[in-house]
Amino acid sequence: MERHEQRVVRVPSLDGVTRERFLRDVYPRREPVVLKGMELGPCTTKWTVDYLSQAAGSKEVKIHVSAVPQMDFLSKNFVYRTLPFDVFVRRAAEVKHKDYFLSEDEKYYLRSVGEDVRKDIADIRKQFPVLADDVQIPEYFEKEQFFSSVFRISSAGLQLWTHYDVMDNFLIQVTGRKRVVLYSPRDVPYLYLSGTKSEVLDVDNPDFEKYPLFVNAKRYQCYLEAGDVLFIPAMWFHNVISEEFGVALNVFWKHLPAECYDKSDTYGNKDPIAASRAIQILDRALKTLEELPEEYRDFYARRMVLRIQEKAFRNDYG
Ligand SMILES: O=C(O)CCC(=O)C(=O)O
Ligand SMILES: [Fe+2]
Repeated sequence: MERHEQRVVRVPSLDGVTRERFLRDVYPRREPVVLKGMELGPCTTKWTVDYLSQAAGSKEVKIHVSAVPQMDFLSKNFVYRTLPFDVFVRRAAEVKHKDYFLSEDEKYYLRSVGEDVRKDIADIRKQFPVLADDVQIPEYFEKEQFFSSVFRISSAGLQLWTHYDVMDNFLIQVTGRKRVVLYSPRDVPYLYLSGTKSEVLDVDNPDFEKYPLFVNAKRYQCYLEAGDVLFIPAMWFHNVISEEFGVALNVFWKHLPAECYDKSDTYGNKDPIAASRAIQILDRALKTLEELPEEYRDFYARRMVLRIQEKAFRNDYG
């Protein structure tokens, strides 16, 4: 079925957007936008495989290794391995490997983390200071809003599952081409979430038997070329295929006041404190409903849904 073709929305591109224009015309709309022609510093020309390997050296990095292009968090068809950074970059850039973990055409993905994954936040200035000097991060937010800067390096063909993050995000594509498919937070009922990830792994050829409501999800899409920056607002779902070997850096920043976020979150994907508390309370309410026989439970559950819709849904979403 080609049901998706009718519902693809191209993410708009804007060229040479200044900080002032971004904050006035783009940011308040809370929709993804591709920013072209941004001043990113020498990284866009300097970051070859040779240069990266030599500049970052043999610092150990933990990577995802997958025998197939589409990583599956449900069946866990990938493994975590550790490699020296320079070895990893060379492997990620090649298609067939002489040395490998799973298969000669395995794919690699790095999502950089802090020194202590549980306590420290990824910050390229701390983990890769030499490379950080090559990048000029567009500072379209206040310094205090900064949360993390995450290095993302991917083999050609690798696909990262659809997920949301809770911070606002600039995905800076330094080298290599990527396809990004996005879904609005309002389409969450159609995405079959497991935590922050969608169980619909194959967004191009979804299993409609298993995921019938997915047909309603409006697909936004863009291609990122080297030098493009994608603004991904908090809670917007994104699915990324690296069409070529590529190096990206993404910057997460806080949209809400700092105290709204979970202090133990090092990845930028734990729900805001009030949201997780509300979900906990809902779980307690559901437990309480179990005290009733089905006929009554169903009736009161429907009333609760109506109340949530009336009281908490925004009315400009349609
Ligand atoms: O480009 C990628 O590899 C994934 C990007 C992503 O998930 C993010 O920036 O939050
Ligand atoms: Fe993400």
